[in-house]
Amino acid sequence: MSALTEMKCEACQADAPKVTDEELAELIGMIPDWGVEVRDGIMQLERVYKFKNFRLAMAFTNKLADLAEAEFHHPGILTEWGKVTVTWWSHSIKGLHKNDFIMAAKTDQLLD
Ligand SMILES: C[C@H](O)[C@H](O)[C@H]1CNC2=NC(N)=NC(=O)C2=N1
Repeated sequence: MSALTEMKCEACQADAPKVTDEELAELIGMIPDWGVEVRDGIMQLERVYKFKNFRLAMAFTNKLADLAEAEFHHPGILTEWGKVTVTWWSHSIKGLHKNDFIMAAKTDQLLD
């Protein structure tokens, strides 16, 4: 159980600060299975989860949907046969907030 999984997302205001380079370096180290992507200038966290079939991929997707609704912070999700790609970023600030790292850590916990 990492420190991130014990945290709650804060309401993400449009003027909330993006993570600094130093914060990014520290936080990404806490979620070693996640990578950083930049799309249309927006920094995002991304991980691909593998499953035995589509039904298991969909079951994980539904658990993730429940988590997102509980925290009111939502990911990008691509669900395919045997694979779910999860992408976290904060729409309101067009970048990465600490919320995204909390949600990435909580996403990993869904596998437990
Ligand atoms: C209207 C706005 O989309 C909502 O306030 C919430 C919903 N879920 C969200 N999810 C993410 N990832 N970023 C947001 O900025 C966000 N905002």
